[in-house]
Amino acid sequence: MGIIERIKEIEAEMARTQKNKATEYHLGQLKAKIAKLRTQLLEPPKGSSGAGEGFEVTKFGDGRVALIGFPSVGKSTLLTMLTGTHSEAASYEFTTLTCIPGIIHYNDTKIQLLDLPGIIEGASEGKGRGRQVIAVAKSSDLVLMVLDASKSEGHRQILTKELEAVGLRLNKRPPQIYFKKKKTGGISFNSTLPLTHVDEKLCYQILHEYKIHNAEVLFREDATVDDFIDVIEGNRKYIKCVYVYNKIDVIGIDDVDKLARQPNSVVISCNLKLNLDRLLSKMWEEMGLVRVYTKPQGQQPDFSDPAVFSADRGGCMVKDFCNHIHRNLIKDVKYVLVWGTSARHYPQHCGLGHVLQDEDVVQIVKKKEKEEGGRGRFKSHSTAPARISDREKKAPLKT
Ligand SMILES: Nc1nc2c(ncn2[C@@H]2O[C@H](COP(=O)(O)OP(=O)(O)OP(=O)(O)O)[C@@H](O)[C@H]2O)c(=O)[nH]1
Ligand SMILES: [K+]
Ligand SMILES: [Mg+2]
Repeated sequence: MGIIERIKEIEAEMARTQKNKATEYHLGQLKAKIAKLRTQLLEPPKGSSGAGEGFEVTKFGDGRVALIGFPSVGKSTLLTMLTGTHSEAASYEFTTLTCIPGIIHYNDTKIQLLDLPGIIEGASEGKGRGRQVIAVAKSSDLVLMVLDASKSEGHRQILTKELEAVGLRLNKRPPQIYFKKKKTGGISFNSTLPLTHVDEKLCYQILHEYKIHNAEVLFREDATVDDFIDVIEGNRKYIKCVYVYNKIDVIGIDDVDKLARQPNSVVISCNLKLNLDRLLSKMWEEMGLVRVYTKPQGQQPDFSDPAVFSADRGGCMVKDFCNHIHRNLIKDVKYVLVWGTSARHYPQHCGLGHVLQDEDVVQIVKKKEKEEGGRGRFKSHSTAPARISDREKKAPLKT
């Protein structure tokens, strides 16, 4: 029997089993079995590179966004509108068969937008180009789930299920469960709060299913069995998702209003060019990019050319910024001067561990190099970057 058939069989057994206290352990075990099989399913076939032909697109720019959706919801139309790169659009399904990259220029950053083939129910099991599409989604910083506003609300759930089946977790943070495999010592199980979804016995059974007999487990939140399995599997990808309802030109205003009020959702019409600005600003907000400008001594920074970091990929400390400029720079840095929202006063003298925020300006002071304006730290005020005063109005300094 193939892996997919075995998954189907276990799913059928789960559907047959009544949910109650007595069956809870058995159901938990079945969930773990399915998770293990799904992980097997994800392993690329022997001898293949994994990506698949037409899907090996090199990362470019400051972040990557993937367009995921059913066929003919308007993904390609949207890529063409936002990036100017033409991607074939037509009224028939599966017009797009490969991954088409474009670039969005926004707030002085470059964001790679990827158009992809439509995916269908069963994609996670390999139907259509589902696997390749999902692999690209996993490599992205943000998913734009494109939906047809005139079609059933159920599409959003079906797609979410497909993505979850392959280990993607949309708009969720990793469960607060500490888990560490050990060589000896058995299983130590603890929690910092009362647990209402799982108990020690259930967790033991799941660990047993994974043939784990020595481990330390600490629940720091009231997590579920599914959360625990996610932590054991360890290969889940937590990714942000914005739900984009396209084609609002063909539905009534009341329906548009309803969709627009859902969390993480933006309603648009490519045909009428409606609300595309809102989509871009939502995308920007969710990506959490941090732009940092270099201020050469005695000069204004180049505000069109920031160094860009991602808050989700670990944010930006002064040391990351220095490494970004030059790999060997860090050993020569005495301290840096920082203007912007992360600074308590202008300019603030900061060390390598200082965490920078979006639109901060940094001047590096090297060892054996005099700081601008002589020795007095406040003298450098006179050459504060021009845009800082504008920023202060927008985002007042923290005290
Ligand atoms: N009414 C309406 N139609 C639209 C809108 N945006 C796109 N379409 C139409 O929807 C159809 C499908 O558009 P595509 O851009 O090819 O859709 P896709 O999601 O890329 O489709 P596949 O590549 O086949 O998965 C085309 O006929 C478009 O003209 C819109 O805002 N309103
Ligand atoms: K199409
Ligand atoms: Mg397309």
